[in-house]
Amino acid sequence: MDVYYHIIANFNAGSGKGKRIGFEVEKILNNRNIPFVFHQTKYPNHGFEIAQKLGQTLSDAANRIIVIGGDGTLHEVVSGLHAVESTLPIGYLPAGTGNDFARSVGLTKDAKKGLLAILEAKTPVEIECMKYHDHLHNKVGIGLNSMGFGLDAEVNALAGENKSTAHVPAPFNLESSSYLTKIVDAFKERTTYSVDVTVDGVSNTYEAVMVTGVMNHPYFGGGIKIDPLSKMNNNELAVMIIFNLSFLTLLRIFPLVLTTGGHIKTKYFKRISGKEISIRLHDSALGQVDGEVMPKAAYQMEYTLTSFQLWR
Ligand SMILES: Nc1ncnc2c1ncn2[C@@H]1O[C@H](COP(=O)(O)OP(=O)(O)OP(=O)(O)O)[C@@H](O)[C@H]1O
Repeated sequence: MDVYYHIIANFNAGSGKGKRIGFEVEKILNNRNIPFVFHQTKYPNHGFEIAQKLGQTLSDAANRIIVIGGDGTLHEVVSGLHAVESTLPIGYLPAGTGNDFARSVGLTKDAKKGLLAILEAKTPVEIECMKYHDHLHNKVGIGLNSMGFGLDAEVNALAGENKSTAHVPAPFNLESSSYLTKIVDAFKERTTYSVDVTVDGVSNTYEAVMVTGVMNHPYFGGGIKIDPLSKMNNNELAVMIIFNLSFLTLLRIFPLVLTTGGHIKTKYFKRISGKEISIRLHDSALGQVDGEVMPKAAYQMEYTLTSFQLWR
């Protein structure tokens, strides 16, 4: 059976990495006489719209979608397919700045190897992710990496303002150290809030909270292992609460985040894992889902597990 490939590509991803990988893919497919069409994303959320259309028109294994881009583009494509209830599997070639999804699943950074694996894959692999219901905005959606409220979203907002200069040589083996400086900048302006959290029926209220994050795997911001106990495909999600701390404490704890993961044993972190999560913020905070910023609001959210199919 001849397979037709639909490539959804963000050429801007990873400061031009998307374009380089796009050209490499085009060359390999042409050399092998494999039929394909490129759908280049032109603006934010275009990946969602393209995926919705493809999800409505393509239905069988004779068509394969391949995404080229960062976590944001992958998030848009999986969300677009989910919005039209399409279960079409996708292949993914990471081309972003952070690539936290690819890191959590262990996808190769080598685009050629990744493409050949997708071309040869016989059966897609099931990948867990979160389904959220935003009661305030009456919206349902998908999160692949994490959703968070507070400082993490402020960091994403600062990083997004400055994408072209975001990539600088990385200490501690992080793919992007831009987040380290953005964390300090956002930290200086931090605000705190109270939040009700319910996990598998057990409720608690937490005060003086800087971050409430729902995690599907350990990583945030390009390899920062904020939740070392989370794993992809472990049949649960985790809530990570980070309480307000001083700058000196941040300096003391941050090395633990980058090394042993011992930060989660300190009194500034609270981790609760489970399958059904709800969160109610008492005050407004900025949000982020897979690194994309959500407007400031007093969110009321519910999360459950769902999944999508990945060619790899
Ligand atoms: N042509 C475009 N112009 C402007 N924005 C775009 C375009 N195509 C996609 N986008 C937006 O850019 C956002 C970020 O892109 P993407 O995630 O692919 O790359 P990245 O930010 O470099 O990587 P990462 O998210 O891994 O840090 C996407 O969520 C999408 O909304």
